[in-house]
Amino acid sequence: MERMIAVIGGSGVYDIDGLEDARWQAVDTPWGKPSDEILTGTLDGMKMAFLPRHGRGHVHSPTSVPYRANIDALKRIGATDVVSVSACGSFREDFAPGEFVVVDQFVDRTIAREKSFFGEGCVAHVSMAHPTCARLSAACLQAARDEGITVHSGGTYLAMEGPQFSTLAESKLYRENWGCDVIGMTNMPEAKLAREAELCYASIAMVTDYDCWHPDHDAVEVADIVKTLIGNAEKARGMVSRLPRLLGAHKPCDKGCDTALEYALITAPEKRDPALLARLDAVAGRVLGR
Ligand SMILES: CSC[C@H]1O[C@H](OP(=O)(O)O)[C@H](O)[C@@H]1O
Ligand SMILES: Nc1ncnc2[nH]cnc12
Repeated sequence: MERMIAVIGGSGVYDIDGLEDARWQAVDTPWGKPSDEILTGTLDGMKMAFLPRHGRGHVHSPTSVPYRANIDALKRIGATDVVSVSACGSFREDFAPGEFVVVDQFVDRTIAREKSFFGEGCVAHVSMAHPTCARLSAACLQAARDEGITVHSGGTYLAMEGPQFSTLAESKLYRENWGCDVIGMTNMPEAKLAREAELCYASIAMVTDYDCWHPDHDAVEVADIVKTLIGNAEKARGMVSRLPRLLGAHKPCDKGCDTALEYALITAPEKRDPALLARLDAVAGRVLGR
């Protein structure tokens, strides 16, 4: 099966460069419109796609990002590997602004988002024990290192609802009591939906600030974040450009991401809602025989 890397660009990352035959294309989904058109093309012989999470011009808030439409649209156009690049705050002195973290765990504190493609009429339970793809994450780590970026292997990302930044009490709780490493507002439910859609998912968190727990940085300011974001975005583009050669266009995933739904559907076939099944054509077509 030919693979396609899809990059979801977070705050400050609204395009990627170097694609051959690049074009922005509109993709409609049963879950509504994605955040923006999707940029497609090829890089070093590998199919690539890029979707700006907040839309070009940053129009969607973390709560209003159409997460289901984004993941469905990427699956629909043939993506197999989703690389999320996101801005984040750091809970660790040794994860400094300008550095990257290849996230491998999440704590989901979001409360106002649609978190599943499934529900009444077709219930499914996928495993989120290991929410990222170890193969794709390893390639991202290597790509970042090759690019000369200071990058940390592994970390727990606290996904908060936002859009306001944390209170000091929250920041200390997540850091001191829950052992989280970074904080952002968007990787959940994105990672859950990617798993339901049987896509490999890796998350690169680009540190922009120390949140508010740090004695020398007592409040998060967007103006400071934006300064760091510009440098981070350039580094992220360099990292992404190395991925096709590291991953290969035809090497399958050996971590089971592409069979996540194999034993997940629990609703009896005769009780399934045909309208929901129709909406699941791209996401769960493999197991629903569509
Ligand atoms: C601009 S600071 C807050 C904003 O940035 C992050 O977005 P993304 O994860 O898409 O890079 C964070 O989650 C907030 O949405
Ligand atoms: N401190 C922070 N909290 C939540 N999201 C962020 N994105 C960038 N910095 C952040």
